[in-house]
Amino acid sequence: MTWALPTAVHTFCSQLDASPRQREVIEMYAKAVHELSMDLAGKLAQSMGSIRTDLFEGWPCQFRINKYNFTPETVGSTGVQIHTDSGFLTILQDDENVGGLEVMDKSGTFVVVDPEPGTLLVNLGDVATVWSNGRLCNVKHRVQCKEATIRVSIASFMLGPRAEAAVEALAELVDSEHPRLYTSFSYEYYRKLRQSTKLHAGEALELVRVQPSH
Ligand SMILES: O=C(O)CCC(=O)C(=O)O
Ligand SMILES: [Fe+2]
Repeated sequence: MTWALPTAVHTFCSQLDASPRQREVIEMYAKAVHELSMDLAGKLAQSMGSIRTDLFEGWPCQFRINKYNFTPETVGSTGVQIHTDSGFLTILQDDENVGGLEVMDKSGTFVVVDPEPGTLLVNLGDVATVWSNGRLCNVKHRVQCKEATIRVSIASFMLGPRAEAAVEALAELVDSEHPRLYTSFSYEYYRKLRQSTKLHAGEALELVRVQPSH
């Protein structure tokens, strides 16, 4: 589940039974997207006042192709239930022809994300909310079935710190006016917490919130 990039791609290709050429293309794609997510994460950290360059070193990633076999019977239903991504940052390459992705805005309204050929969509997950001490929003989203066809998306997830390392707020973002909002925990702990509680839309963050002292 939480692999370093080469292992992630290797496992993925084995599951796909990819040819050597397909493997090569997937490896190149995954590497480029992984570099992009590292670059974006670094810029986010910089914008939050951190000067450290090693913050995201070795963070595991996950690579997934989602294939939806939409049929006349599934039109109007939900392809992927409302959720937030559990990790830090996701780069999504959506189907260029088939829509369906919807993201929730601050008022709780779903906003349709139309396919936009040649673009990538970046969203932030629960780890980003903890890491930024509540400043960055873990966006809720879902996929609706709009037409009876195959829909494909490629998601590259930058998850969180490896193994037992702590998911916790960036030191620069914690002070007396901005007390730490969440306890520190490992990404694996949080992933299992989401799974066992079936809280997939960011609600599990409430379970790791620092309790106010009375
Ligand atoms: O297929 C999509 O457009 C979104 C998929 C997604 O949200 C996910 O894989 O986490
Ligand atoms: Fe997602």
